[in-house]
Amino acid sequence: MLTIAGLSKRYAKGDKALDDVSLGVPAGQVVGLIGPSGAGKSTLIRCVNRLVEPTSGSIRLGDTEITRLGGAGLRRARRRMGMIFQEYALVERLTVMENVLSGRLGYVGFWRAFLRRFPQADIDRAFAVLDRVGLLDHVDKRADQLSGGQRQRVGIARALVQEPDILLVDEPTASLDPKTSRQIMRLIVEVCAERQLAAIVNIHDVALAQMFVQRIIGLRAGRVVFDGPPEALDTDALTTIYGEEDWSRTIREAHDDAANEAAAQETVRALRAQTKPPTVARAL
Ligand SMILES: Nc1ncnc2c1ncn2[C@@H]1O[C@H](COP(=O)(O)OP(=O)(O)OP(=O)(O)O)[C@@H](O)[C@H]1O
Repeated sequence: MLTIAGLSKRYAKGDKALDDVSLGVPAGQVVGLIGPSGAGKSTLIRCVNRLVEPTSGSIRLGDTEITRLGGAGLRRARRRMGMIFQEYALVERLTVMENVLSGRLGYVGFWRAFLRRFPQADIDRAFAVLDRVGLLDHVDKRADQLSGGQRQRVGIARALVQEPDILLVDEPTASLDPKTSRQIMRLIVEVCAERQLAAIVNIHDVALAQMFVQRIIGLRAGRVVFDGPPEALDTDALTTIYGEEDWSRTIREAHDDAANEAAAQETVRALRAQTKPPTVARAL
């Protein structure tokens, strides 16, 4: 469970990027974070793992107050947070297996990692997650020989091999075509349900978010202006988040797309049945 309370961030010379953000993400829930450019989505995700230092507020992961940690404590806490990036952040000349094993670096000592002597248990873990993301046939390929979708699967496997409590996902599909984007979102939602992982997914594509996530949080100018299930994200709510624009076409397109995506909808329905939807639906 991630609990954020009264989180604010003011960059040295900038405006407030986050303004009194409070939210909780229970285990197994995938939250889609949407909002216009500059709303503070990346800042929020980066505050959780302290890549960006919050100005004030509290971030708790389970019983651990993340904002108070330093040095070894922060490194230990970061093991529990899997990051997935838009540009995958793989080491291109290393193999799929080596990239995935880099997710265990927080657990093994420096020299062991340097000499690439990972414990057998880590190698077994890596095989298991590569099997889950459908890349067992590619373990020895170099990362630069993979397609975009395969690279993102490596990124997901690397995050999973950490055995995290939460996934922090920054624009996972921004570099992918629509079909691959849906496959990647489906995979993220499925693995979170299977492993009871909380996840925050920073996502530009509102239709894609509506199709897959159980809860959507809308940020505008650093404040939470919407927090509810995808069904509650109507034209008014979208206007509140993005400003005065005609969002009806966007919503209709999302529904048309969903109609063609029977498999995706089935997955989402099954996951919703497993996971209690958020009870609060508010368009502020
Ligand atoms: N390192 C920084 N120094 C100063 N200001 C920053 C820095 N990073 C972000 N900002 C500012 O903080 C605000 C929020 O930025 P952030 O990148 O979190 O938004 P975002 O919602 O992720 O935007 P986008 O969708 O365009 O990536 C913006 O006004 C931005 O200019």
